Amino acid sequence: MNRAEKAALQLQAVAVLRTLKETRTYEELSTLTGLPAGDLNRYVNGHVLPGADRAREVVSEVGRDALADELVARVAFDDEGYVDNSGVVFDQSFLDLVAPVAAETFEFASPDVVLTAATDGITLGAAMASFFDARLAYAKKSKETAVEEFIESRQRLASGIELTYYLPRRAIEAGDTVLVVDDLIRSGETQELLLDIALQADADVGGVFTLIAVGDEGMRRAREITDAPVGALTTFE
Ligand SMILES: O=P(O)(O)OC[C@H]1O[C@H](OP(=O)(O)OP(=O)(O)O)[C@H](O)[C@@H]1O
Repeated sequence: MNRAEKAALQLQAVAVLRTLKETRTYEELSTLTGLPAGDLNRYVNGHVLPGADRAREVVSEVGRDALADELVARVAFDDEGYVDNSGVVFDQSFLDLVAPVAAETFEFASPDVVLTAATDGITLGAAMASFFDARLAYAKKSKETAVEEFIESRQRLASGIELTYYLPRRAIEAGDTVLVVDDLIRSGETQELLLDIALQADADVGGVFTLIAVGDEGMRRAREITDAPVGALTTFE
């Protein structure tokens, strides 16, 4: 880890601690993290930065559990099992915290491009792309006007409806490493289409990440297509 990466990790840990502190006392934060309350106070107030090992622990362990809990609290299911996750995908600051936690938790290859599906994947995609200093690409269900060449991926869904995603061809170059992300994986149909787009572009898949997996069908489907790490921040049954 070079000095800039270390500094970035330390600042991410401080961002996680500040978010956790919003709803907790220092004593409670100390119990949650196992770190002395006095140290936490100095980190949160910006007087001292946590060391690299402590920072990594905060981001990957404490951060992961805390963000997963926060995610559960912000997601609502209706009577038919559909998910309202607007409390998450509309909150860019929250997603900016998720990105380093996801990167620390799963061994994704560092991407050139973060690929997602419009619409709800875009804010998470932007957070992940910003974290990795990568480009963002999002496939849409319609063709962008004035773009001449697209990669298309089409699939007949279990419901019988055909779904097609289009990505401007220039968004991914052959040989790029692509991290596929989305807010939600349920059936895995969307991920399958995104992974197909990455393959058509002759890109290497560096991982698949979702905030929420509903059941395991979609995650299993993604794992059948790629050997890269496939991870979810939270899984609902
Ligand atoms: O695993 P799957 O069964 O494919 O479901 C997951 C997809 O469903 C939602 O998108 P949706 O198609 O509702 O489009 P939206 O983002 O525009 O709401 C979600 O954002 C994922 O992209």
